[in-house]
Amino acid sequence: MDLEIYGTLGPSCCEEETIVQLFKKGMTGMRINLSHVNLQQAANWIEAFHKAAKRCSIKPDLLMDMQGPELRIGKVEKECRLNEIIDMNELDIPEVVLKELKKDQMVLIDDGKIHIQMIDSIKGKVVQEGKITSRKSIALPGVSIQLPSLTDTDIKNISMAKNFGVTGLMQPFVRNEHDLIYVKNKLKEYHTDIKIYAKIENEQGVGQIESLIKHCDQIIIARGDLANSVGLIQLPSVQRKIEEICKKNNMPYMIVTEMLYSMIKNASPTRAEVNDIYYAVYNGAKSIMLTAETAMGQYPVQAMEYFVEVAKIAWNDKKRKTL
Ligand SMILES: Nc1ncnc2c1ncn2[C@@H]1O[C@H](COP(=O)(O)OP(=O)(O)O)[C@@H](O)[C@H]1O
Ligand SMILES: C=C(OP(=O)(O)O)C(=O)O
Repeated sequence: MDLEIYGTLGPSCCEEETIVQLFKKGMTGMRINLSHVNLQQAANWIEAFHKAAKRCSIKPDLLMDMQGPELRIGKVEKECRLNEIIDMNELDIPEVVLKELKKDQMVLIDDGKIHIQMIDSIKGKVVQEGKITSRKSIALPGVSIQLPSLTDTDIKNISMAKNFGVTGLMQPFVRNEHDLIYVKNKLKEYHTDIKIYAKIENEQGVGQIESLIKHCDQIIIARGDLANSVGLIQLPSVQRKIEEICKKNNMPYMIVTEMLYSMIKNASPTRAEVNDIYYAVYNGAKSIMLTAETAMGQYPVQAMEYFVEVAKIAWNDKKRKTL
C-alpha cells in the first residue's frame, strides 16, 4: 500500500515501546510539532522513534511542523465559562494580536474550540466555553496579521534537522509561493534535502494552491486552522475543492486533524470518523495524519489501529475500482 500514515509525537506516545506498537499497527511516519517543543528538547523522543523504527526494520518519515506565521497563546491554564468576562492580558497573547483587539472582534482559541467576543480592546466575553491550555492556536477571523515565514527558532531547528533524521518539513499557513521559496532556500543553506509539505490553513492559501504546487512535495489540508478561516460549515466544501485542484495537477495531498477526535478519550471511534478516514483515502489522499489522538490521547495505539485498518479497506476498494 503506497499510503503515508502518520501519528504525532507527544506525551502519550513518546516511549519507545509505544512507538513500536504504532509501527506494528502500520504507521509509516511521525510528525513532531515544533510549536510545543524544539528538536533539542525532543531529543529523547526522537531517539526513541529511531530506535523503535530499527526494531521494526523500517525507514519511517519524520516530519517537523514549523512555527511559521502561526499565532499561539503562551503558557496558560484557564477554564473559560460561558458569559465570563476575561482580561485578554491573562492569556499571554502575542503583542501583534493584542494590538488588533477591539469591540466585537471574535477571538478563536484552540482551533476554534473556545470563542471570545471582545467588549473593548482588553476585555472579552466567553461565548463558547472550554478549557484553555498552553500554546494553543489563536485566530482573529477577518484580521490578517503579517508575520515572517519562519521564526528564529524555526531556523535553529532547520539547522539541526539533518542530525535528528528529519525527512520532511511542514510549513504552516502558507500564504503564497514566496513562503515556500524562502523555506526551500533556508533548507539549501543548511544542505538538507528534506521534503516540503505546504500546510493550507486559511483562505489566502486556498486561493494560491496552483502556484504553490511547483515549490513543494505535498499539499496538506490542515483542517484545524483552516476551519477557523473559512468557517466550520464550509470546511467539507473547501476540502473537496483543494482535493480536486491537487488531483487535477497530480499533486499528492495529506488530510489531517480530528480524524479520530473522539478517540482522545474513547477506546472506539464514531461512525462519522471511520467514514471520514475511508473517504479521505478512497477519494485520493496520499497521506493521512493523526494529531492529538496519538500526541495526548488516552488510546494512541488503538486509534492508530482503526486509522490503518479503515485506510487499508479504502485503499483496496479504490484499487479495485480503478482496475
Ligand atoms: N511536543 C509536544 N509536547 C507536549 N504536548 C504536545 C506536543 N505535541 C502535541 N502536544 C499536545 O497535543 C495536542 C495536539 O497536538 P497538535 O495537533 O500537534 O497541536 P495543536 O493543536 O496545538 O497544533 C497539543 O495541543 C498539545 O496539548
Ligand atoms: C494540523 C494542523 O496544524 P496545527 O496542529 O499546527 O494547528 C491543523 O491546523 O489542522
